[in-house]
Amino acid sequence: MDFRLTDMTDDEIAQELSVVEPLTDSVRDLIDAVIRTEVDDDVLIAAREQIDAVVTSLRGNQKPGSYGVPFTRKLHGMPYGNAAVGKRNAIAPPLRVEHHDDGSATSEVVLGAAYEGPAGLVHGGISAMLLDQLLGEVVSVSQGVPCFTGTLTVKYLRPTPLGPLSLRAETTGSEGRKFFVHAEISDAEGPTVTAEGIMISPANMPRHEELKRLRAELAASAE
Ligand SMILES: CCCCCCCC/C=C\CCCCCCCC(=O)SCCNC(=O)CCNC(=O)[C@H](O)C(C)(C)COP(=O)(O)OP(=O)(O)OC[C@H]1O[C@@H](n2cnc3c(N)ncnc32)[C@H](O)[C@@H]1OP(=O)(O)O
Repeated sequence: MDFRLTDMTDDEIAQELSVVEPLTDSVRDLIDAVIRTEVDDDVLIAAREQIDAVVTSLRGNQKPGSYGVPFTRKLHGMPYGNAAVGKRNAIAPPLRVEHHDDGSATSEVVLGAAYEGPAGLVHGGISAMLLDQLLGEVVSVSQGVPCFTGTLTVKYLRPTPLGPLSLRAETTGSEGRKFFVHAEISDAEGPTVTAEGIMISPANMPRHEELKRLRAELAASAE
């Protein structure tokens, strides 16, 4: 993982997000509008010209490559381009993960037309991506070490409807650098998809104790 540090303060991060998150929401709204619009062709053509003009203006100053995952001096990660939770990524479903004291993680999400697979139902790849993200986060945050997905097994119990859904994940066991994690997606009637993950803290990553030392060093150097 790239431990590129940013010197941004909490206030600066909050200020940036107060501008960027509504922009991402507007682009998400644009994606939904393009999918479902039934306006005439001339309106579509005019819309495309307006969108192209916006793209040209944003290209005025661009970061090279992908966004990456900068870390603050408190080792708070900023994965703003992430495909599942990136705060600058309008393709990412509006997923916000909550971590709980018992080590579990949950999320409430509403999936609209942009996440469709079979008619009116969530695309299976989207379900797998959401569960993968939750599995990765629940283990990385509760264990305090970054973990990658080694093996992801997804079981589709019944079709998942578009609309409001709940997600939950928890670590069920560990063996050395391997963590076993369970997660599920539920609609109002109960679970629709379950996933089992073997998440691995890679050999070349800092271990928990090293991370604690790194955090303390960074906190001291920030004072
Ligand atoms: C700054 C600190 C912050 C801390 C807190 C952070 C909070 C942050 C919040 C959030 C974080 C993240 C959220 C992400 C969520 C999304 C997750 C993804 O999409 S991840 C991308 C997709 N996955 C890959 O691209 C992996 C590609 N594969 C690899 O990189 C390696 O193959 C890896 C890491 C999986 C294993 O590499 P090795 O070199 O460490 O493994 P070896 O030493 O060979 O094996 C260790 C043990 O693991 C087993 N193992 C190895 N590969 C396995 C596999 N693929 N499946 C199952 N077991 C495997 C082995 O059999 C071995 O087990 P035995 O110790 O012998 O019992």
